[in-house]
Amino acid sequence: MLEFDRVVLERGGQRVLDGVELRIAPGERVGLVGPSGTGKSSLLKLAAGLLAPASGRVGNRFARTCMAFQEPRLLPWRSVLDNLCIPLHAAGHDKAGARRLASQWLQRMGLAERADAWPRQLSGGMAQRVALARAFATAPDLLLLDEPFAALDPALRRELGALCDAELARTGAALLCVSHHPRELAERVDRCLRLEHGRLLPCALPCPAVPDAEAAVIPLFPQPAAPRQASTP
Ligand SMILES: Nc1ncnc2c1ncn2[C@@H]1O[C@H](COP(=O)(O)OP(=O)(O)OP(=O)(O)O)[C@@H](O)[C@H]1O
Repeated sequence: MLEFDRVVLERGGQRVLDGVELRIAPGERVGLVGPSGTGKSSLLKLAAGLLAPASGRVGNRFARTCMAFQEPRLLPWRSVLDNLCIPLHAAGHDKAGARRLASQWLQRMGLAERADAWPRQLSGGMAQRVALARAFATAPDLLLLDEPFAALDPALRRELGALCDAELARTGAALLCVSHHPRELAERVDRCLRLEHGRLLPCALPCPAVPDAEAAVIPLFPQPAAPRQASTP
């Protein structure tokens, strides 16, 4: 279980989260939307233990929490294979076991031939695939996804999205996923939350039949209510 109790977070002198309440149970898949700069990434970093709240409590009783960021964040001085092996060593795998598992994941991502490459030799999409492989390889029971498909072309987005869904179905891991694509999110999560003015609110998932452009506009950037027209007889 992941629990936020009245969590307040301040960054750069601003109050970003203002009494956030959140519960995520094992196996639950939750989407997180909201305008740019409202604190979605910060909320994920709190869940991952990378930030600490100013007040309130973040309790994370999942055994293995993994986060994939908007950008790949690979170690530039280590090979692609080593970038996968390092967290596997930290998770208790021996050297041979870590290399075997890392190689299997690179194969699954279509990157087996890039195992000895340096991260700078990869395209942006390849680097993001390595970052996702790194997140999945440690078999997380809570996966935190911060728009990891944002920089990818649509075909690769779909391919990696499908791989992600298959892996979640296989492992039963819980998910907290930030996305600016509500329709894709609707296909991936059980429920959705919207971060606004420092608080989390339930948010309706868009109907899959709504075209992408409309679905993207409606839940993410709601317009203020139009002034009421005087009724005519
Ligand atoms: N390292 C930092 N130091 C100071 N302030 C920061 C830092 N990182 C983020 N902030 C501020 O915290 C607020 C929330 O940022 P955050 O990145 O969590 O928002 P977000 O909703 O994820 O945005 P986006 O959708 O654009 O990624 C913003 O006002 C941002 O300027």
